[in-house]
Amino acid sequence: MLAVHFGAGNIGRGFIGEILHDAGYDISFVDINAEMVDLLNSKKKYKIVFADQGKNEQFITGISAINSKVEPDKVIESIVRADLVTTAVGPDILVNISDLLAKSLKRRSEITDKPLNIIACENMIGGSTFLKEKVYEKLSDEEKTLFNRLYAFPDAAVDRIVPSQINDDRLMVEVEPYYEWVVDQSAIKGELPAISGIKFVPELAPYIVRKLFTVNTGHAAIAYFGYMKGFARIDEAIKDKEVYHAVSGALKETGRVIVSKYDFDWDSHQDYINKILLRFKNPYIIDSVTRVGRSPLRKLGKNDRLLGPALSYYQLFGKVPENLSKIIAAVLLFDAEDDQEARALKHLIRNQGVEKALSETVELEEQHPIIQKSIEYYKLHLKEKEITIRDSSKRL
Ligand SMILES: NC(=O)C1=CN([C@@H]2O[C@H](COP(=O)(O)OP(=O)(O)OC[C@H]3O[C@@H](n4cnc5c(N)ncnc54)[C@H](O)[C@@H]3O)[C@@H](O)[C@H]2O)C=CC1
Ligand SMILES: O=P(O)(O)OC[C@H]1O[C@](O)(CO)[C@@H](O)[C@@H]1O
Repeated sequence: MLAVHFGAGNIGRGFIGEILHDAGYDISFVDINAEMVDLLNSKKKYKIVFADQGKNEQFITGISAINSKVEPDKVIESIVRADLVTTAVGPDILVNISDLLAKSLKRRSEITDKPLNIIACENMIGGSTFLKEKVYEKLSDEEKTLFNRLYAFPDAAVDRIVPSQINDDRLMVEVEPYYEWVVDQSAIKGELPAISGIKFVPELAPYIVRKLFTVNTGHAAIAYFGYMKGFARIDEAIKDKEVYHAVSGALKETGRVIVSKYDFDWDSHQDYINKILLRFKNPYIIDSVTRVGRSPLRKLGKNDRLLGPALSYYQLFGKVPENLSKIIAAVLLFDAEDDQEARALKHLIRNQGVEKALSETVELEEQHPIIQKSIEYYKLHLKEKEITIRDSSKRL
């Protein structure tokens, strides 16, 4: 069996690669990183190390890689033969792969009638559906009908923390042992893939919403609050009382939304939150606040991990969530130099003023109570930051 996987990065090698390998698939990675592609092709295997006391290792074999910039025809040829296509490239990159995917699927339909599932494994709600929309923009009506018969884009939720990798072995990936990969079974075409590491469910929404608004909200909260308070690493930031308080407060707010919308009870959801807080504290994972906070404009999206639950909270309970607003305010102070979106956000705030910048980014009017509350916290954060800087310069 062959799986074609777009994105040989942290999640691609450190999560999807492991699960597909264990299910007996050969994996053809597709990437634009020439160094990574060459290394995968020359070594033909890579190592996963599990970040816990045991530091167990596993080798992933049966792999090859294609540079889609250099050899797009090879990608097409692989997708023609594939039994499964997956992606872990990042939500903003899905659009970039849609053209080659559309060409590959068109070519495949000329050769075989075998159905194919394409699963986007990204931190977003409806990732595969979004990819399908981008692919379908390239099709005629006739091709759309054909694709509807042959291909499916089941949505998925993926959960495993794979931090920034600083290893001499460039292919090695250190990952947390925990994982959860949930796929919408109702959208699968053909036989259900025999992959024991995937949990197929009849309805994905509760899983992706619970995961995005707990794991990702919590992680983002530590990253932005931690960055604001001068921490470089997630494990250091979460030890700070104020950061922990804001994060656990935010997860109580998202928890109220999740429990009201879906069939989870409060106690079991609290257990889920506690397990996630323990995962964030894993001392064997060294992760930077800038990686977890990367792409702040995307993370301020209306359906994403901060505004998504904040808006639902406001709609459901008629109140502004204090902790989520504090975190949104902290995002506005995330000015990591290496992050293109952080630079764009800073530029926006400087040119338009913070209220307009936030309201335009999140597509809500400036008078919206969530905007007003977040700006209130932004001003408070700014004051506290000034005091910290003044105090630390006194110490120097
Ligand atoms: N790292 C983590 O802990 C988790 C990440 N995710 C999600 O997984 C996705 C990938 O994240 P990471 O693996 O951390 O990022 P990453 O940056 O390590 O990997 C992304 C890979 O995609 C490749 N890429 C970029 N453009 C491409 C293109 N046009 N065609 C093919 N490959 C291309 C990059 O070269 C890179 O190797 C994101 O959506 C992220 O939100 C989800 C859960 C956890
Ligand atoms: O990948 P994103 O959407 O930028 O989010 C950052 C991080 O969120 C997590 O999935 C979980 O909190 C990370 O490990 C991940 O890379």
